[in-house]
Amino acid sequence: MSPRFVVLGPPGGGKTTVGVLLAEHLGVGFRDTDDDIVESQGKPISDIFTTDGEPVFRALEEAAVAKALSEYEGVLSLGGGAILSERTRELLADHTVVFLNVGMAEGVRRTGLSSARPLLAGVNPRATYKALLEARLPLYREVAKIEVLTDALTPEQVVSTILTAPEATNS
Ligand SMILES: Nc1ncnc2c1ncn2[C@@H]1O[C@H](COP(=O)(O)OP(=O)(O)OP(=O)(O)O)[C@@H](O)[C@H]1O
Ligand SMILES: O=C(O)C1=C[C@@H](O)[C@@H](O)[C@H](O)C1
Ligand SMILES: [Mg+2]
Repeated sequence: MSPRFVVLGPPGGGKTTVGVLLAEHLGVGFRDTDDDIVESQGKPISDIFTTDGEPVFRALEEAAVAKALSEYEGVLSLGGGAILSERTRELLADHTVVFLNVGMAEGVRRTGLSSARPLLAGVNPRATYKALLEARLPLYREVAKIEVLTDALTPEQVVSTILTAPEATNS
């Protein structure tokens, strides 16, 4: 039992938008490990960051990802920073992982300055976003079977790019 696709990438890559659309195309469900954490903790992720701290959030995230990977059969989206966990990267080796990439300018435009994204709520969200992309790019690429640069594509075009990728044939 395995998710059909595991979708990951930076904030604004389109994990939710494309993930939901991809699931609709396949006639399966969509699940997001961020939502699993919010549900199990009974508070928003921004509250977990401010009250408990990022390390607590990352531990909750690692457990939520392992659980979802072991039991879910639809399209699964991970939080943007889930890839920072070595254990998660090891688990992802066995899955059809789609990396939704986005350049800095478009990523910043898509995420805006929303305080719902605690890591981007600081004084210089642009610089934070750039640093985050640079640090995570090799980690996303380490696990991805399919990479789509989404900047100039509509969500529908991203979905058809995924579904026509040779790596998607057994998914
Ligand atoms: N390919 C695309 N073209 C244009 N706009 C897009 C595309 N993908 C996503 N968007 C828009 O960008 C915004 C962020 O997308 P979305 O919430 O799906 O990203 P995400 O990767 O799930 O982000 P987060 O990590 O914060 O959950 C939304 O307003 C969405 O409509
Ligand atoms: O990029 C990140 O590190 C994060 C992305 C979101 O999906 C959430 O998991 C949380 O806000 C942290
Ligand atoms: Mg999302």
